[in-house]
Parts: sequence; structure tokens; C-alpha cells
Amino acid sequence: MRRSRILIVGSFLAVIGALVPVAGMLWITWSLAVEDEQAELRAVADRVLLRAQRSAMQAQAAFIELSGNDAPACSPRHVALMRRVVFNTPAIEEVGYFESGLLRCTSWGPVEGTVPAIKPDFAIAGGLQVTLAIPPLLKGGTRKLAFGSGQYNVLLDPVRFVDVIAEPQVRLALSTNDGRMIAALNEPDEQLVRAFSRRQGSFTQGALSVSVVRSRNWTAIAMERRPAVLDTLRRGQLLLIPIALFLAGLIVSIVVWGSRQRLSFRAELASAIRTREFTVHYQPIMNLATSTCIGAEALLRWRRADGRWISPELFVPVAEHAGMMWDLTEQVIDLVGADLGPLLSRDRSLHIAINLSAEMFATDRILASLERLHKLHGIEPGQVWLEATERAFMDQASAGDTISKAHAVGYRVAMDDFGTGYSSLGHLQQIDFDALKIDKSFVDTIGIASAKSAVIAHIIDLAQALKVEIIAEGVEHQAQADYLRDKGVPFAQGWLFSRALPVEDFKTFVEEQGQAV
Ligand SMILES: Nc1nc2c(ncn2[C@@H]2O[C@@H]3COP(=O)(O)O[C@H]4[C@@H](O)[C@H](n5cnc6c(=O)[nH]c(N)nc65)O[C@@H]4COP(=O)(O)O[C@H]3[C@H]2O)c(=O)[nH]1
Repeated sequence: MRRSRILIVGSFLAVIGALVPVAGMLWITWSLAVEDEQAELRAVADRVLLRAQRSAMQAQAAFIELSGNDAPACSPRHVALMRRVVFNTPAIEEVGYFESGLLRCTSWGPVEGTVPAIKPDFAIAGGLQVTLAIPPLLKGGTRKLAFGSGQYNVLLDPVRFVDVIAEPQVRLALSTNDGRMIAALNEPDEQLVRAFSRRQGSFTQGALSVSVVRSRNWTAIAMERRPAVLDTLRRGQLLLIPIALFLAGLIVSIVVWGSRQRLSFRAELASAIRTREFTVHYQPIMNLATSTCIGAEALLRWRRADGRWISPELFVPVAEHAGMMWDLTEQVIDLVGADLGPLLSRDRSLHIAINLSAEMFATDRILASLERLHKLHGIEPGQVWLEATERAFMDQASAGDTISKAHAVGYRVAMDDFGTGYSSLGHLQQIDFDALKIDKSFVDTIGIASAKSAVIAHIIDLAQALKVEIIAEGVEHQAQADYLRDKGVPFAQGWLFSRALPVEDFKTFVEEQGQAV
């Protein structure tokens, strides 16, 4: 990845890393604030409903007491009884007695003139008749709610129902279950009350938090504007914000650290390529039957200025990602030529295997570079094996073309790390490769009972059926070498024979094997 891209991606991740926890915590605290508010609204609505139910029960009790009296209608004793009911029942403000549809007397005394009974609006469970708005008998009075039963009715002030302790911004309504408003506090919108009385529970609608509770006869509605996110700040409910800021800081630091690491590693790698800090070590490849060295695999080595060795498994993927692998491979070709040109010119039975990255098989560009091995260092194309993993051969058309041209020159082509990719048998048959390197992970299973251990035998059979050379990688134990030899595998490399060696050590190794130096 280029420096500018790393910076852009790093900054983007840092911003996301900072925003996500803060936004997440804000959202959580805000949700908690909304939940709190709805719980409060529900408690208020419950209180309103309880008051309405209690008032109805008190009215019921009053009617039982009134209907049990035997005093002559509207006699002083009768009026005194009605008055006692008013005194003893907090919800009731007045009692009225009717005969033939006309109000005859109240708890105040006999009524003069003609006051007809008002038709009730509806009846509730228990048989109580409810009249929602009784006009005041006296000028300046407020409208009352009446419960009626038999010849009596009792008047109540509906404000009592909603006269509960609530925050000033909470709007309250007590309505019938079909939405007719009975009492209200803080002027709730009547249309909303009608709409909400059809629902139940706690919910939000637009900017409002609403709680609706209902009994058999009444619906209590409490509503208020939802808290704005900033309100929750004011309410001090954002205790979680320090955690969010800590998380955001942590994520940003990790991203910045990661970007720096990546930037500096990449930059260091680019500088190392420019200043040619790389060397190549050579791992001998052995003939299992004769125990002689038949060649070597060239493996890149990078020793940093601070003396630390960096594994190619670390820097090769970074170089591949950054498009630096071409430059590195050019250096490998030059190093191999300079290191082994004289040896391989003297002993034509030896070969050198060079690793190529997957994308290098997409064009024939690499073939021009490889020419230097022959032209400048005397190494025959037949002594050069080109290694690539299965990934290089996925695009059969272009890889096939490069392989044909490589064969035409005389190079040999080996499939590296065989078995770790995704090649199908059909795919393998299409590719014209000369050798197959069995990955170490399969060699490791030799002599070990594991699900994978049967696979190596099949890989060997497959390679033999395809009529290609087989090289086993990562052989560490004599038992593995014996198994492979017995199975007809001709070549192997691994720590059993030798690690990858600096060039002089490799030459000595070959010499000790009785080869020409
Ligand atoms: N545990 C164990 N390991 C063994 C044994 N025998 C060999 N090895 C290691 O296995 C790796 C074999 O190389 P590879 O599969 O091509 O895997 C190579 C190859 O994919 C890449 N690489 C190295 N040099 C180059 C290069 O010049 N070009 C490209 N494209 N890739 C390279 O880096 C990978 C790792 O290379 P190395 O670290 O040198 O690791 C080498 C080698 O040192 C053994 O008996 N036991």
C-alpha cells in the first residue's frame, strides 16, 4: 500500500474508531434516558388511572349508603344524609336526588325551579351511569363529572383525577377507552389523546414519549417531549462518555501505531531494496536414492541495519502488496548469477530453483530478466527451475503462455507448496509444469496418525500419474526421508540434510558431497 493510501486509510480508521464508541455510548445513554422517561410516564399514568378507579369505587359505596336510607325524599333527614356522604367521601362534591327525571334536592337542600336530569353519556362496569360534563348550577362554577345510579347522582371534579405529582412538562389525560377526554392536565392535544387511547404501553411517536395504561373503563395517557441527546448531557446521564472517550483514544492510538508500523516497515523495505541490503541463502535439494545434492533453492535473506534478520515470510507479502517484488526478484537473479554462476557452469548436473511471485506468471516480462543468468553468468536455462505457488497458475491462459515461453527457452517450472492451494485435478492437468513440491505440512504427517496423513500418499500417486518430478519440502527426520524414498519420491530438501546456507557454506556442502566446486 502506498504511503498516501496508508495515511488516508489510517486517518479514516482513526476517525471511525473515535466516532463509533462516542456515538455508540451517546446512543446507549440516550436510549437509557428515553427508557427512564417512559418508566416515569408510566408511573404517572398508573397514578391517574388508580385515582379514577378509586373515585368510581367511592361513588359505588356512596350509592349503596344512599339507597339504604328510609327518610322521606328531600326531608331534612334525607338532605342531612346526602350531606354526610359528601363530607365522608373525598372524591364527591355534591349529591343529587331525582324524581321523574327532575332534580328534586341536593346535598345543599331542596331545589327550586325545574332542573331536568341530563342524559348519561355511557355506563361503566358495575352499572354506573357516567355523564361527562354537567354544567354548573351556579354562575362561575366549573363543569363536573357525574356518576349516577338509581335516583341519585354524585358530582366529581374531573381535575382530581389528574391532580397527581408530575414534572411540569408532562401532559396528562384521562379519557374513556374510546378516546373521549374526561380530564386533562397541561393541555394535551385532544386529537393525540384520541389517537393514543387506541394504543397501549410505552412508545415514542415523533418527538413524543408516550405511556398509555388502560382499565376496563378508563385510559390514562402521559406524554412528554423525548429528551434531546444534549438534554441527556445536561441531565448528567452521560457517565459512559469517559469510557467512550477512553475507547476512542485507545482505538485511535492503535490505528496510528499500526499505520506507523506499516508505513515505517514498508518505507524501510523500499529503502533496503534501493540500497541492496538483501542476500540469498541456498537450501540444498537432495537426491534421496543417492544422498547427493542436485541443486538448491534460492531463499531471500534480509538483515536490517540493526542486525536483526527479517523472515521472508514477513517481508515478501509486504513487498508483493506494495508492488516491490519485481525489484526484489531482479536482485535475486543478479545475486544467484554472481554467487553460483561459476559453480553451475562447472557442474551442469546442479540446478538452482528461484521463487517467483504469482503475478510474475501473468506476463513473460520475467523471462527477459532471467536471460542475464545465461548471458552474464553462464548458467544454462535447463539449470534454472522457476517455482511458484498454485495461485500463479489460477489464470490458466496467461500462466500457460508464460510457461510455454519458459519451456521454449529451456527453463523448468515447479509448483511450490503443493496441496495448500485450491487446484482441482482438472486444473492441474491443464498446466504444463515439470515438478511438484510437496508442502512441509504434508511431510510433517509422515509416521503420525492424523486425518491429513493419508493425503501425502495420494499426492505422491497424483504426481506420479501426472508424470512430473516430485520434491518433498521440510524433511526433518530420517523416517520421513525413508518413507518418501520408498514411495518413489526422488528429491527432497529440509533440515535433515541442511538449512538454507550462505553461498560459501553451500559451496562447501556441495564439495563435501563429492561434487565439483
Ligand atoms: N521448519 C522447517 N522449515 C524449512 C525446512 N526446510 C526448509 N524450510 C523453510 O521452508 C521455506 C521454503 O520456502 P518456500 O516454501 O518457497 O517459502 C518461502 C517463499 O514463499 C518466500 N520466499 C523466500 N525467498 C523468496 C524469493 O526470492 N522470492 C519469492 N517470491 N518468495 C520468496 O518466503 C518463504 C519462506 O522462506 P524461508 O523463511 O526461507 O523458509 C523456507 C525454508 O527455510 C525444514 O526442514 N523445516
